[in-house]
Amino acid sequence: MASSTNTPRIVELAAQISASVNEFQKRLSDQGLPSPTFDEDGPQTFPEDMYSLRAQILDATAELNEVLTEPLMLIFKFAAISNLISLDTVCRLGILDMVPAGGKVSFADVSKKTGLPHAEARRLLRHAIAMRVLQEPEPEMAAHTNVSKFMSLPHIQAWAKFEGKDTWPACARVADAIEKWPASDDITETGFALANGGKSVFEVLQSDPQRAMRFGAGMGSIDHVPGCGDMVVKKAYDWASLGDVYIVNVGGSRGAVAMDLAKHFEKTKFLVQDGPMMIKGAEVPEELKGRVDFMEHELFAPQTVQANVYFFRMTLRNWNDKNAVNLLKAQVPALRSGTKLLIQDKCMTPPNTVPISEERVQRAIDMSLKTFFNSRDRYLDDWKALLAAADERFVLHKVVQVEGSHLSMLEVHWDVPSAQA
Ligand SMILES: C[S@@+](CC[C@H](N)C(=O)[O-])C[C@H]1O[C@@H](n2cnc3c(N)ncnc32)[C@H](O)[C@@H]1O
Repeated sequence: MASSTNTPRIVELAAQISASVNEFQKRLSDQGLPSPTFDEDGPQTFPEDMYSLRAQILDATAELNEVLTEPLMLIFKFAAISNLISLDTVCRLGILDMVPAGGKVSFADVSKKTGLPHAEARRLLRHAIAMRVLQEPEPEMAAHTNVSKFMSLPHIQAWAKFEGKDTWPACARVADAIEKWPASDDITETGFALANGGKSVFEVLQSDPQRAMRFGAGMGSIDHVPGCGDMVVKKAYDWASLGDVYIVNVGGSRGAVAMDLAKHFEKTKFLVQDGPMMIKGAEVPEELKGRVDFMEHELFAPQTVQANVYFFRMTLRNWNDKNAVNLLKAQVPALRSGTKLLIQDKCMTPPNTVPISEERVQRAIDMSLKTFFNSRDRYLDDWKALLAAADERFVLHKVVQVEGSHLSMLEVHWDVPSAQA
């Protein structure tokens, strides 16, 4: 990026960083919040109202770091194939769980407990430590950082295993899949399929419960990606403005989102539809009984339940256009004039319109969709084309994008001339 003044870019960046960091620290101090460190008890999250200031710092520091890195080393940094080795292995071998909270474990103990030769344990630990996963406060002793402490959470360890066992082999075959089927959006023609004997994600999940659980845990980690979690749903749309409504949450999994919304918006009632395996045993807490229900429903089967709103959250992004059109068409039998569809999904931003820290996350997720599903996150024009291809009566009314949310909310109205309604 060129500088607009005669000041060299790196000097300009350093000044920006200094000013923004001072402002950041002042706002933390004003709120009585701790300054970020990698200490075991260092902060793992930051206040939402500091999102854009933090993004400025992340972008400026990344640019300074990367412009000072030689091209080959920058390419190596982004290729980073080796990073997953230690991230995956420390989880698989239970090493993170061997580190006591507030204490330390010796490399010798890790070697004994894992059965690894001392030099192997040391290599693994120091590789992870170089990524701030654990620290070495004194020679050959490992202690937690705030990063390794977060990574110790069972579902984050499960994600690391999913990355190692499922994502990595699939990613390694994506370029092969692109060479073989350059124009394909078929779910059986993916990097994942090439790495799994030609089977699609869904075929593998249906035939292998252990992998289905691992996959679920991997996908669950998305809730921890800033701006992606369940918790942003209630802020992502003016749910209260809907009033007294019945909402069908199509592909609503085990109802976590519907239940959270029902708790906060007392006039709403939800029906969560999903496949039988997903909703089996799902429970509704006493206080929400009668306001949240479950129903087995095949995504592509004609919709049989009439409601005021049909809510799709992160459901369409897993499907190519042909299937996504069929999914939308399947709702038509239940739609009446004025019915709304709320589609909470990614609306891709054009390049350089959001902080690069955010852009990198969205482009990485989009690449995962390619790897597993041969689908993609859609730009606004793609969404409009998809709705038009499904039925011209789907009218995009507005797109709500709240700051800090990775997902947008597309409000679509079923618009029929009154004679046909
Ligand atoms: C990415 S998840 C969506 C998560 C959920 N909407 C949320 O907000 O957390 C996609 C959902 O679609 C469901 N699904 C996929 N294929 C389906 C099918 N053929 N019939 C019914 N549900 C299906 C999955 O079980 C899963 O719960």
